[in-house]
Amino acid sequence: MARLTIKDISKSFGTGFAVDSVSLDVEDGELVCLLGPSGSGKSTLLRMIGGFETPTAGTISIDGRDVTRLPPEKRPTGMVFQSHALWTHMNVFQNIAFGLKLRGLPRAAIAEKVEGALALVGLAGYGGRMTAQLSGGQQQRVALARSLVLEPKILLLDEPFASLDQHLRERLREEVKDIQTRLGITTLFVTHGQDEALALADRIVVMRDGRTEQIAGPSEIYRHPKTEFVAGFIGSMNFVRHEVRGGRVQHPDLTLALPVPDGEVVLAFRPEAVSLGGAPLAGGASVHRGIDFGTHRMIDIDLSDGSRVKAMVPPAEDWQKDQRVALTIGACFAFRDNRLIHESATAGGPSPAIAAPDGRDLAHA
Ligand SMILES: Nc1ncnc2c1ncn2[C@@H]1O[C@H](COP(=O)(O)OP(=O)(O)OP(=O)(O)O)[C@@H](O)[C@H]1O
Repeated sequence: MARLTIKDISKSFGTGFAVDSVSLDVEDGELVCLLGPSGSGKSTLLRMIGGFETPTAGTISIDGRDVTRLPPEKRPTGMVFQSHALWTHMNVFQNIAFGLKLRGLPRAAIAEKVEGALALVGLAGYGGRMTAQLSGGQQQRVALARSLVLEPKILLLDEPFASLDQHLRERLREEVKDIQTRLGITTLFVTHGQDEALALADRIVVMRDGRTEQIAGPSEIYRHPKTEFVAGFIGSMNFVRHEVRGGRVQHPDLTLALPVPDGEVVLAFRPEAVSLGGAPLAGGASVHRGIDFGTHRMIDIDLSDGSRVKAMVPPAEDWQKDQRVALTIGACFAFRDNRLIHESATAGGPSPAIAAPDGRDLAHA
């Protein structure tokens, strides 16, 4: 059992907070991804959990035991860094065995555990190789084995595959997920790749400027973003900024009932929430271009206010450049000052927004 509890943790390097009052509970066996842009505080948070940074405030507990002030070697955590930092003068076996030797394990037990760890990461038989003879992906596997062999309660991975090419990265993250599930090890994984987070995580912590924007499962984050930032950071999203008056958005191409106080809102809707219909009338929205992705087409549409939105349509729908279109929007979100103030029916529900190029509200016509 390994439960991680982080309470109001902060870290200042003197010039402002790298991590600002973050609280997080990670359940036993859970894989949590810390996701956010560069400089949002992901690595600093992970390093504080591993004991490589001292928090300015707050506490970190593992299974109820306060570890906030313990050095890394006294914590039940194992960390894998972006640069794997293997020892080049040692072979693979020696790299993985190093920590076990420090713990004073007998030779036979060390050999057994190292072989087990190598098999776990798919490198059985590689013990005698020097690390320089390995590919980048193999070196990261050795780094992972070196952490796992110490049987940490919590595995901390700081962008471990960032330096690898896309194909290898995808393969390794699947392997990590398999190993993590098999061992049932509580894991925190830092990434700035949304695909990586969506593919791996039981829950995602979206970070921005040292704070958490939203903590939720991948589909919840995708389907119900709580802030404009999260909406824009995960997946593809259209944003249209416009005034609301008397409970309606008075956009020339998007007429939409929106029961919120008057003022400017940011409307957000995903390309897959847009469907297109023909519009014989002049003016309004028109097709800029379409790209065929085989499984679907992505159509760029110019709205009459100069903004551009994307619609994902079936491959059979072939819209021509400059063709006039009417947009029907399914699930959509309204944000004000980054906060969600209204969420429409989800996909499959009634369409809240139906627009015609002349501004007629087809939903209420
Ligand atoms: N040792 C340090 N001294 C001073 N400032 C630091 C130090 N480490 C991190 N910072 C600052 O803290 C903030 C958060 O950095 P951190 O590395 O945690 O972000 P990150 O989200 O992991 O970014 P990246 O994805 O680029 O690794 C940044 O503004 C960074 O410049």
